[in-house]
Amino acid sequence: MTQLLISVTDVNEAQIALVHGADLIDLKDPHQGALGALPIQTIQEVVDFVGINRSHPQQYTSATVGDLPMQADLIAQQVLRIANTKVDFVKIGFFESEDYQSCLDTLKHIAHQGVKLIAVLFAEMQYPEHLIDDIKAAGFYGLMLDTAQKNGGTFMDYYTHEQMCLFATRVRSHAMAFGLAGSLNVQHLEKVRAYSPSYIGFRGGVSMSNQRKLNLDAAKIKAIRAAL
Ligand SMILES: O=C[C@H](O)COP(=O)(O)O
Repeated sequence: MTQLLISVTDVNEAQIALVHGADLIDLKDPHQGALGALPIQTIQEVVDFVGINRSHPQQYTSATVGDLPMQADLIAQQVLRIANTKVDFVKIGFFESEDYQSCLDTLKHIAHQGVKLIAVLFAEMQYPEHLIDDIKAAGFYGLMLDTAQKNGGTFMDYYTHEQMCLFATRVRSHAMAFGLAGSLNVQHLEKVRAYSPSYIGFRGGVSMSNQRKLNLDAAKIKAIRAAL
């Protein structure tokens, strides 16, 4: 079954997401960008809260490192700080860069220590042909396709159906968890599920007035959960 990721900003929102059946409680500050990082203390509070209050063992947490440039030391330092909270997955945005390999070489060591890393690629950006293979080779647990601009456009505005099928097949052929997100709402579900993602992520589409910086709207999460 396709899992449901809901991005939350604090314990109150984590509780709403848990109660309405989110499988992945994703920690993110929408005020700080596409993958805005929350303060470590907030991440810790939510990780502890989910640990105690999850209704089944398959409810997990993830947290983002923030919208960081592809600088190996900077990203590695932030990944380790976040991993210390015992969050289940650490999400790293792959912003455009001439050199992804130095980051991947550094992150490989962290992945080998048992930290589960998720690479977030952005639909608006162009990547080298072999990047997905390189991410797998660096030991990443998963890969997700999201959007950077958060202007209502989805990956379907940037990828043709054929390109998406190829992308999805490539990620799945590496047995990585495959996530899709980016200004999605309940009306996109049927099309998005055609690519067989492991999970689908939402923030704006489950927020008041569909504004990702506003509070979560429980009724919208419920509708998506029911549809999934
Ligand atoms: O990880 C998922 C994102 O938080 C999705 O955010 P969005 O639905 O506002 O694009």
